[in-house]
Amino acid sequence: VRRRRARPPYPPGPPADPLIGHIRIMPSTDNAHEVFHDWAQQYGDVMSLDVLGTRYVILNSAEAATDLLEKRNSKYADRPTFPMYERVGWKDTLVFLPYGPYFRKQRKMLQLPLEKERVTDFRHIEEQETCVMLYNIMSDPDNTDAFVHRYTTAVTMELAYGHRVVSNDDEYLKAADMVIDVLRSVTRPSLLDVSPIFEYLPAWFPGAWFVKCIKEIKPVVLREIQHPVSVVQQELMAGTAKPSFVSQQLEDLSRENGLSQEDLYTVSMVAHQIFGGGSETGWHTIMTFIACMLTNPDVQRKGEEELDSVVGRGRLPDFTDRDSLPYIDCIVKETMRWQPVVPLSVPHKAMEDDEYRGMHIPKGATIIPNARGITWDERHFHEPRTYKPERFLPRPQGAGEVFPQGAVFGWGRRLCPGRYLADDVVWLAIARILAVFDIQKAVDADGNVVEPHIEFTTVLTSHPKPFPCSLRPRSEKAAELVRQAYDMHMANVAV
Ligand code: HEM
Repeated sequence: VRRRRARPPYPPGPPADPLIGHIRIMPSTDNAHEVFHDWAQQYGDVMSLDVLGTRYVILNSAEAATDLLEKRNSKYADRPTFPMYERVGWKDTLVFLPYGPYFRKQRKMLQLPLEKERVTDFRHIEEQETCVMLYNIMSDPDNTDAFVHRYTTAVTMELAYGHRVVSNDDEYLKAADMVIDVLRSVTRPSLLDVSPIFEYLPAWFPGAWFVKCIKEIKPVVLREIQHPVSVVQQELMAGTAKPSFVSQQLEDLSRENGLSQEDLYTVSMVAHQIFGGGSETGWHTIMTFIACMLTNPDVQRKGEEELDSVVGRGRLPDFTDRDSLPYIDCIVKETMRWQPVVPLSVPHKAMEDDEYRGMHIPKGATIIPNARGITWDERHFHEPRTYKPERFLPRPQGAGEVFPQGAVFGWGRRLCPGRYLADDVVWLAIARILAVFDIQKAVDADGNVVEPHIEFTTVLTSHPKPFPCSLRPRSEKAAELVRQAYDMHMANVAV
């Protein structure tokens, strides 16, 4: 008699409560990566939790993440549902779309202009906007955080809609702030995670905070998605549209089959993802870099020395210098490794039952790659908690460690389509900030040095909490270069 083979066990995990599973010990987003990393020492690099009937599989090693999300990518290309994000208007944005034809349509539309060879077309935007960022920081260093945010937002807005940000009061910048506020306000557990039926609760019902939130926020989010595209449509009709992702798509679609409402909607969603995917991530990475320079002055000196010897002090570095600046490249990589901007990556979902290392991964399981755990894995990184760009230099100058691309940018069919653009945006900002500024500890009114404590706050993405810091031009020549570059940029805007 053939006996049915018993189903292998789920991946192990900490003890659970009856019925409710692990809900009481599920860590908060701020420290989940640390907790998962600790649990992995006990339960192994593939472990699982059960929260109200949903199985969460946590991947704590690059090997497990690559084996499942990369090598078996057709089984793990889906996303779990994100009830609140979907209800407030982001249902059809690429990052949250379930795997299927509509996902593939959006992905193709976005991926093409962001290919490695094509992102070089946007370098003039990054070169102009870094000049604005440097000038603004020089004029008002206390607002560095806001100016870095302006830089990454301005690049994505120009690329997506051809919109040039020309002031700190810019309408599109304000919209970007609003989107971040919405994201923060809705990123918390809600009854909608248990069942969609709770959407129909009255707003006064205890715990039903989300009902009012959805009603108020959704029209605002949808307006922010659709309005910039309507502007481009009007500009196209008037013949004043600047080259951009949206103008190109609208022209191509109109030429091919005539532009349908559905096309227009899709273009709006994809364009919104350029800003949604690119603005916050770049901003957080550059701010993390500044924090790291503050706490690692030796690295800062080494970076400056490389820039001075290769570029000199008579001009700003640009993309033509990149191949000759290996240490700056290592600083970019180490910043992304030391504090990956998306520390728990974006979850994937198992599309069918699977078996891995004798463990059962059920269809529908939410797969969480612990990106920060992976980039701090002692088996791959010597002293992983130490910020050490040399680790990526080839031997014998460095340790020849390999950049954890998966943990930083994702895996398989959901791998970040904006990674080449991100690399350009972040690299140029880092090279130019290092060339121009001395990043030093702040001094208080009594002349005492203020020791910085670098901490992060995480809402899907990680941003350093405000830290005291002093950014001053390295020399009068550096300040002059920034003023000249800025004046040239402003002259272009006026044309
Ligand atoms: C330092 C900058 C960036 C980092 C660290 C980053 C990281 C990530 C990560 C970890 C994912 C999830 C991948 C996965 O699920 O396996 C992702 C997805 C995504 N990123 Fe990025 N990203 C960055 C910049 C950008 C830029 C510049 C854009 C667009 C212009 C962008 C657009 C997207 C989109 C649309 C997705 C969703 C892809 C999908 O679900 O298929 N990202 N990114």
